[in-house]
Amino acid sequence: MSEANQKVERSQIPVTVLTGYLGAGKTTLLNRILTENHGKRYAVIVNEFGEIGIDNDLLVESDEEIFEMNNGCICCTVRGDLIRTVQNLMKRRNAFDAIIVETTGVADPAPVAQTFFMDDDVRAAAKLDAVVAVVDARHVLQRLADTTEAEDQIAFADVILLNKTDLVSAEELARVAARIAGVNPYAAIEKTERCAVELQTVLDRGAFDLDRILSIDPHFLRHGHHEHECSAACDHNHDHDHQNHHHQDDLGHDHDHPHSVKSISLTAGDLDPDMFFPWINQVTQIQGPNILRMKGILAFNNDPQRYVIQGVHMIVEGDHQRDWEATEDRQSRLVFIGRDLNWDTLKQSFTACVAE
Ligand SMILES: Nc1nc2c(ncn2[C@@H]2O[C@H](COP(=O)(O)OP(=O)(O)OP(=O)(O)O)[C@@H](O)[C@H]2O)c(=O)[nH]1
Repeated sequence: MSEANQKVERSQIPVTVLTGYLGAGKTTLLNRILTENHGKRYAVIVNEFGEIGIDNDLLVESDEEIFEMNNGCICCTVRGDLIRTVQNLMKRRNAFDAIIVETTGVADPAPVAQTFFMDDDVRAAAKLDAVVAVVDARHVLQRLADTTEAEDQIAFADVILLNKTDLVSAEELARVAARIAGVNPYAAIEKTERCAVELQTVLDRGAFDLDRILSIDPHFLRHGHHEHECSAACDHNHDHDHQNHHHQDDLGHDHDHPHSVKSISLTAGDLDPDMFFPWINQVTQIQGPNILRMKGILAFNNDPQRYVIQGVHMIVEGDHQRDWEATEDRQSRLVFIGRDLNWDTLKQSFTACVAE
């Protein structure tokens, strides 16, 4: 490599793309990265699927800079957003050492990765370091059977965290690991609980291998020709079929997305915990198979603290997070992402949990 080329490489900021299906553990990994004492400064770009912005609240408070892109679907529009965000970051190139992009759980990582090759300014300034996929050991076989995204995410990854090892037996873990290696024999697979991993396993790897990606996606470098499903959120002219997508309103109450995955956002004031907990237990037990993801920030009456609740299918966990600040609205927000969820029924039964 010539000296000039080496210089360009050194000045390019490394970018880690974090992918993984809904609820696999991406935020858990990100929180580890943001809290660990590694002496590096990261700019973090997060992209949400639900509409009422909960993910940002689930990130630990840190000195890192977090940029939120709230356009729901990763597709062409996101690429534009991502380019603009990265270009803006580059104006303050010396303020951080690396960039991490967390994609939404239903995203195909290819368009995000493509961004770092397609746009000349971005390509000159940033270099894709690795695509890291977090995989939920408990649910991934189901996801491989009923979606294409989970497989794309695994196929595309340079590093795979096979997470939630605590939720499966040793035999099941071995079976899942073998299945993943079948989809992607090239990625390094790390088995983790709550994404506990040496950070050098996922960051600054220099692992992204363009040749391998071109072998699984020959169109990867062809601008605008990657096959992906556009959503109704796309604001450009194209010929894709939008028949299966509809957006009911701008309030984020009922949004269809490709592959019939829909997000439902519910909001209220203070809730009565004696009503809420039996209700959420019942909803997740009965509708669990269809609930890919559930997360919320809740205000309970007479409780000074924010309560965070999260779930994947029937597995639900919750905890107090911190005090509500005097300047904050005590608002309860709950998002369900799943299939065949009925907004009216959920809304009605949720409203019944509002404190008198
Ligand atoms: N039992 C168990 N739970 C885990 C593990 N890792 C993460 N979780 C829990 O799984 C849920 C989802 O984790 P997140 O890190 O928010 O997942 P995510 O991929 O960011 O989710 P989305 O961004 O909504 O797609 C949370 O309730 C986590 O506490 C693990 O290893 N074991």
